[in-house]
Amino acid sequence: MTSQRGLGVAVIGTGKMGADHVRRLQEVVSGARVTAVVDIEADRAKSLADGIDGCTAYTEPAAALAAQDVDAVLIASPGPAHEAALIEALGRDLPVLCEKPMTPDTDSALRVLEAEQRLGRRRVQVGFMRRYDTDYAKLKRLLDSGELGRALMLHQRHRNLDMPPGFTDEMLISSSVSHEVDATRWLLGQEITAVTVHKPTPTSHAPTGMNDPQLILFETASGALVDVEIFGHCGYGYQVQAEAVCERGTVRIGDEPGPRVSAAGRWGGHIPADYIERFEDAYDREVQAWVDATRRGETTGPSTWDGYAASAVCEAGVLSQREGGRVEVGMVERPRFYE
Ligand SMILES: NC(=O)c1ccc[n+]([C@@H]2O[C@H](COP(=O)([O-])OP(=O)(O)OC[C@H]3O[C@@H](n4cnc5c(N)ncnc54)[C@H](O)[C@@H]3O)[C@@H](O)[C@H]2O)c1
Ligand SMILES: O[C@H]1[C@H](O)[C@@H](O)[C@H](O)[C@@H](O)[C@H]1O
Repeated sequence: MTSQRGLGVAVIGTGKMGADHVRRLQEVVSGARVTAVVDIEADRAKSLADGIDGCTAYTEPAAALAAQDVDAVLIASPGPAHEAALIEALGRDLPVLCEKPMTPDTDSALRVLEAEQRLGRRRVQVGFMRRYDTDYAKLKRLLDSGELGRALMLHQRHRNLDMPPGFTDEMLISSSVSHEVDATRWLLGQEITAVTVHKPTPTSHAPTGMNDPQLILFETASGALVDVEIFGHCGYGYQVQAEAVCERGTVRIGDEPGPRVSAAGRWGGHIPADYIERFEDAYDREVQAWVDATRRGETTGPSTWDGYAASAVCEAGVLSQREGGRVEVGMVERPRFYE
């Protein structure tokens, strides 16, 4: 039961994203407070909990979710740890905001879909935060308005300054391009049916053996074509851009995230360093929307079906990446529960 002090949230995983969400829940979002933090690195969780009144540190997600003061769960551990935390939360009928990817493969995603359907109500929002970004929301509204006609193509660019140690070719798709998969499905309102991955000669700035950048082509159910440039080590900042080419016009977002400054014979803008900076407002709106919906007893936003669909497309992408050629996306029929 939510107390008068707001929704008591357990944050699982207190690394880069988890710590940022803890700050957001404590300082930005209204109607919630962090009552538990969980990390297998005990010191990391403890040092966060020590700075928050009424917050307990745990090393086991199950122990935190059993606590009396936990009403909801935000999962920000690495993707492979999500399934266990999701199943535990669903078993306790707790609302969840789960960072992307919901789970790293379709088998585990299907187990989560089944657990939620067994519970009989939607309880999980998946952290595809671009849906809460102002530019993306404007693009979506414009496409939905019909003013520009049908979308024929979508060009997307996703550039990171660099990637953390251990980041693999596969993760360029399953972790990074999963955002473009969700953005494509959401913006165009249809499924992605096939994926083809191309690999140019890699940049010398990527770790040896890594194929970076890559160019990925999605085909959609209505015959639209979508290209995604994923570049993990572009070396100059964080850039996410999209352009929809429609029958009666084109629309482009992400070119100027900051103000354009003119001074002493030059003009230019600012390129964010990373996603924390570029998508700060989107994360704020995403988490606020989750807290508000949860307090109303509802679950909104990207669903476990969207999480499963993203895994299915990424799985096809990883296969194309490994073996070359075009790979069709295999998906189970959408359960009526998610219509
Ligand atoms: N939406 C976005 O734009 C965005 C951005 C970055 C990361 N993410 C996602 O957020 C999640 C975390 O990413 P990150 O960059 O913060 O990673 P990170 O490595 O910085 O942090 C992960 C933390 O989880 C802890 N951990 C590992 N296994 C655990 C377990 N079983 N239970 C509890 N804690 C565990 C680790 O000790 C670490 O502190 C990933 O799913 C990632 O894909 C999303
Ligand atoms: O986990 C991160 C995160 O999802 C970012 O939003 C994305 O830009 C990165 O490429 C990815 O590695």
